[in-house]
Amino acid sequence: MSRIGFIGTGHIAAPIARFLAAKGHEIAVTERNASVSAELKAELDVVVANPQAVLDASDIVFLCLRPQIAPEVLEQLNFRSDQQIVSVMAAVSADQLAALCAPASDFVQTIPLGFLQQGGCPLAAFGNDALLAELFEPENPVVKVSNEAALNAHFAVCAMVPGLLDVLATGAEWLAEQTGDADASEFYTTQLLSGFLHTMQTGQAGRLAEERDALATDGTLSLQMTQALHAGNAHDALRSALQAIGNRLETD
Ligand SMILES: NC(=O)C1=CN([C@@H]2O[C@H](COP(=O)(O)OP(=O)(O)OC[C@H]3O[C@@H](n4cnc5c(N)ncnc54)[C@H](OP(=O)(O)O)[C@@H]3O)[C@@H](O)[C@H]2O)C=CC1
Ligand SMILES: O=C(O)[C@@H]1CCC=N1
Repeated sequence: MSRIGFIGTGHIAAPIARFLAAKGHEIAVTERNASVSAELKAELDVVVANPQAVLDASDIVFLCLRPQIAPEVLEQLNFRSDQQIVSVMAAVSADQLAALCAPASDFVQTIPLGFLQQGGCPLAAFGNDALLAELFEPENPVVKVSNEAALNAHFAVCAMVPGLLDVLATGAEWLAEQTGDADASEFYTTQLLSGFLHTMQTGQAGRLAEERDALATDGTLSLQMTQALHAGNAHDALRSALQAIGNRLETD
């Protein structure tokens, strides 16, 4: 059991706190966002306190602030050299973290999504990946990355999730226009993709292309779809978006 604190108690901190509380860790969170911290207190009996008090009560500290306010909040706090720091913040570099959290020197940067609470979320990890594995495995597999550029590239791919949800929403809307049943259309579209991905083997290069090729054979509707998306430059748009996000993280 560890004493774990959260600086910034918003959208992503809440499911992480729930997961870790269920594992028996002692959790302290900062008050803002007041409604989220009050919910966590009512539900999990976490300690709610000001940022320095949370820090003082914690051995492991999750930094869950928006990147633009992180410097002004963190530079006012006194970290300890024995604290382990987990940052989930996009666009706050390892060098910035080291300067803002000194004398703490044990860091890991990662990219959770809220469904980690239920398990199955891969956690890209730059830094102390063993700490993340201790906290989140076996439910959530830790994917070690060896440098910050690689971590930033994982951030870009993580942003594909809302990008692809948007594409699926367009497909579901189109289906509803044909059928007149928006709920059934959304159910069909979502279940089709989630069911397919859920049963697909993961972890082997080329597997996605193999699954595509098994469906998109000569004369099929599937091949018509994959070719049309290439012809419409959908893949170029995706690559440009990934590159632009990567560039933004490099220069922020
Ligand atoms: N959302 C997601 O799915 C993911 C987010 N991230 C990263 O997590 C970080 C947080 O994102 P997210 O949770 O979505 O953002 P939120 O805005 O939901 O959370 C940020 C939290 O910080 C609080 N805060 C603001 N100012 C202070 C302060 N001075 N002292 C203490 N707390 C303060 C906010 O409170 P208030 O609302 O009162 O301002 C809020 O609770 C970002 O850096 C993002 O890159 C990473 C992976 C996924
Ligand atoms: O979109 C964002 O900025 C954050 C980082 C990864 C997921 N959400």
